This record gives sequence, structure tokens and C-alpha cells, in this order.
Amino acid sequence: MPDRHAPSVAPERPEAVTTPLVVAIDGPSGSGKSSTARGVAQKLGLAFLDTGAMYRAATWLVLHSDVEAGDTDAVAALVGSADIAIALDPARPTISINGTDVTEAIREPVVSAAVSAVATNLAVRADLVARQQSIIGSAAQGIVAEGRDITTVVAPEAPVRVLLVADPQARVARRQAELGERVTSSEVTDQVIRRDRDDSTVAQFTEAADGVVVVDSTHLTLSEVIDRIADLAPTSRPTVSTGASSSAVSR
Ligand SMILES: Nc1ncnc2c1ncn2[C@@H]1O[C@H](COP(=O)(O)OP(=O)(O)OP(=O)(O)O)[C@@H](O)[C@H]1O
Ligand SMILES: Nc1ccn([C@H]2C[C@H](O)[C@@H](COP(=O)(O)O)O2)c(=O)n1
Repeated sequence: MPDRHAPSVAPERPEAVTTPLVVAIDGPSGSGKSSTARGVAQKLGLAFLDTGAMYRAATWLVLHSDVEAGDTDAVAALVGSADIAIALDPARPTISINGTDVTEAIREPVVSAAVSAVATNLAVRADLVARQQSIIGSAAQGIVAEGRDITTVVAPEAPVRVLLVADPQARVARRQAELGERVTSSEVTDQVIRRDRDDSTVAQFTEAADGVVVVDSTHLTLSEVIDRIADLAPTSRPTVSTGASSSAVSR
């Protein structure tokens, strides 16, 4: 006979945890990935990961070392032992390598000209992909990650995957407008067209993989592109819980 006066204890219920949203954006140089990803992250209240900044920081380190960019083993060892700290706040993304803040330095034309040599080093890619997956997996509030292989390699299971494209002329013109007289038109063409050619030898960002939504920004303003991608985000997120079947809660 149960004791009617015993204090009642609620049965333990498995806690439902919302899975953080991951938005993956890839595309060629100048298609607007960084600006768009930052805007989407701000609009949806997510973190922001610029994976290109990690390749640029690795390149900055190589350029400031006595290692030759073509010495693949030495470059991989140098980058592999480096401490890369990237801030995920879309309002103020910063990046440091081995304690040096290189947020501004990695945008210099000298880094843009050399970055493909480091980004096509397969050992460096394996290292940075693993770091990126760890960052994405730890972003409790969800994250927008952009680069060249996010939809295909880094986060192929992301619920929102976008290939952001734009005509080559528009991409070159945008980059020229951004850099102004700091660079010649042939340097801009090198930064956009030659870099895409080299980078596409190790990452597939010219055609959308299965399930990836193509957004063409050629004739869209930045805010139109941000709205279009933000609208792809589900309004509810699945939950995971111990033993219970998955359900949805509001974002
Ligand atoms: N939809 C748009 N319309 C006009 N200009 C844009 C648009 N999107 C981005 N831009 C501008 O184009 C330039 C390149 O954008 P952004 O740096 O975001 O491109 P990206 O794809 O990240 O390039 P990269 O891969 O070379 O770093 C910036 O000056 C940005 O302000
Ligand atoms: N996921 C990524 C991100 C970037 N890269 C390479 C290709 C670019 O030349 C370089 C810098 O990227 P950006 O800042 O211009 O977007 O890094 C890559 O291979 N994979």
C-alpha cells in the first residue's frame, strides 16, 4: 500500500535541448560571402565564422617566418603548431595568431596574393577544417560559417546551405571599389579570378552540391541577399533529448 503522506517526487523528465542552427555559405571571391554572413548572423542572433580569415592568418604567419610557402611539410608544421584565436561576434570579428592580432594585416594585398599557396596545402586544410568543425560544434547559440568548402566538407549536414555567386565582372568591380587606389586593376583581377582558379583545385565552390541553394547576388543589394538567406532559416529548431523523440521549439 503506497504511503499517501510521503512527499511526491516528480518523475525525472529528459531535458529537451535545441540543436543550434548552422548556416553554411560558400562561393567565389567577391561574391559577398563575408558581408552577407555577418549580416545574416546579426539578423538571426548567431555567431559568425570567417574561415577565409583562418587561411589568411596562417598565410600571414608563413610570410613572417623563414619557412618557404612552397615547403608543404614545413608550412603544415608551422600552422599546425600555431594558436589561432578567432572572435565570433559578427559586430567585431577579430583574429590573432600566436598572440598577434592580425585582423587588419590579413587583408593586405601581399596576403591575398599568397593565400592560395597555403590554402592548397592539403595538410593545412585538414588541420583548419578540424579546427573549424570544433568551433562550429561549440557555438551554442548557432553560427553562420562562410568559406569555400563549408557546404561540402566542413558542415555538409548544416540545415541551411547556400552557394553565393555573382558574375565575375561584378565581383572584380566590387573588390576594386573596396580597395580603391591601393591596388592596380591587374592586382584586383589576380585577387579574384586567378585566386578562384587556384582555390578551386582543392575546394568545390563553382557548382552547388546536392541540397545547396544558389543565391546570385549580381543584381541584389547586400541587404536583399541577407534577407534572402535569413529567410531560408527554419522558424523552429529540432530538439534532442535523452530517450524522447525529437520535437520543435521556436527559434
Ligand atoms: N550584394 C552586394 N552588392 C554590392 N556589393 C556587395 C554585395 N555584397 C558584398 N558587396 C561588397 O563586395 C565586396 C566584397 O564582399 P565580401 O568581402 O563580403 O566578399 P567575399 O565573397 O567574402 O570575398 P572574398 O572571398 O574574396 O573574401 C565588399 O566591398 C562588399 O561590401
Ligand atoms: N573554407 C575556405 C575558406 C577560404 N579558403 C581560401 C581561399 C581563399 O583564397 C583564402 C582566403 O579566403 P577569403 O578571405 O578570400 O574568403 O582562403 C579556402 O580554401 N577554404
